[in-house]
Amino acid sequence: MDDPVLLTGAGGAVGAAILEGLEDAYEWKLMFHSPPAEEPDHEYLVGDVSSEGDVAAAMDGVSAVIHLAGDPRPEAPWDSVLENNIDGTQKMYEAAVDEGVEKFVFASSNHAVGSFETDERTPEMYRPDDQYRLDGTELPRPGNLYGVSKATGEVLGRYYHDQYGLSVCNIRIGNLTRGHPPIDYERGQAMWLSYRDCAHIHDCALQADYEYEIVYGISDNDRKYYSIERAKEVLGYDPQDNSAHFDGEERVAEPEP
Ligand SMILES: NC(=O)C1=CN([C@@H]2O[C@H](COP(=O)(O)OP(=O)(O)OC[C@H]3O[C@@H](n4cnc5c(N)ncnc54)[C@H](O)[C@@H]3O)[C@@H](O)[C@H]2O)C=CC1
Ligand SMILES: O=C1O[C@H](COP(=O)(O)O)[C@@H](O)[C@H](O)[C@H]1O
Repeated sequence: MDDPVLLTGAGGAVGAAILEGLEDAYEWKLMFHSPPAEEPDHEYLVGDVSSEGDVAAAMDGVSAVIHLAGDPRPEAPWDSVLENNIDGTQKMYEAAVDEGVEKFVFASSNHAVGSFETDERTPEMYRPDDQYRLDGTELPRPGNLYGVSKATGEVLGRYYHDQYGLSVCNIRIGNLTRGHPPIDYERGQAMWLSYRDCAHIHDCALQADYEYEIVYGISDNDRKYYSIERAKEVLGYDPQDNSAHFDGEERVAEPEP
């Protein structure tokens, strides 16, 4: 990929994981919401994804997009997800079409399908011996308005793929934490995404050929209720981490070679 890749939400946690892993792999164009504390080593701009002008400036000259910017709070109120997540994502897609962008990677979420975690299925579905799996072919079942906004982002991608031909990959990100999986949180351990696997799955989404995809972005955890088979098959995702290899903050086992 010769042209720059636009990374929105570059100042956030997922942005940090991607940049730490892929700093030198791409020519990045970074979009921040507020001026970064340190001068980045890459081209950047400050703007809001709900501003048409800011989004057009961000999109100028890029051929691929990783769109992370938005309100990430599961408890975010409607006004915020409507503006930052839904309207912002629609403006991003519209500008991507105008620019002739080929590939659009969207940060979707486990919360787009949170209502599959029913009282009958939990906590068993979070445990290693449970076989229940979501695989990305199921309809969204959000458990909050934030999840509704992520499901809407996926549907916007469907529309822009079908009508304008963009390649779209929706990554339903699990729970990204640095260094080790969440502690005393079975659900979080089941959907843990390590920093290096986060960078790797986004690299795969920039490199692979596909039409429209919904995949789960989690590490290869023994506990899991999201299948990573589609990500492996279509994107070539080969995760290195597993929350079962940790005892609290301590790594107690190495990945198999
Ligand atoms: N961290 C996680 O475990 C997960 C994250 N996600 C999604 O990944 C994306 C990134 O999440 P995080 O890095 O964790 O959040 P974060 O809050 O650390 O980063 C989000 C960034 O987006 C920026 N932003 C927010 N509204 C904006 C707007 N209107 N215009 C421009 N920039 C704006 C913020 O300033 C922030 O730097 C979000 O879309 C989130 O919903 C999804 C599932 C799990
Ligand atoms: O989509 C997201 O999911 C993660 C994990 O969800 P949680 O309910 O286990 O906290 C969350 O931490 C992140 O903020 C959110 O954007």
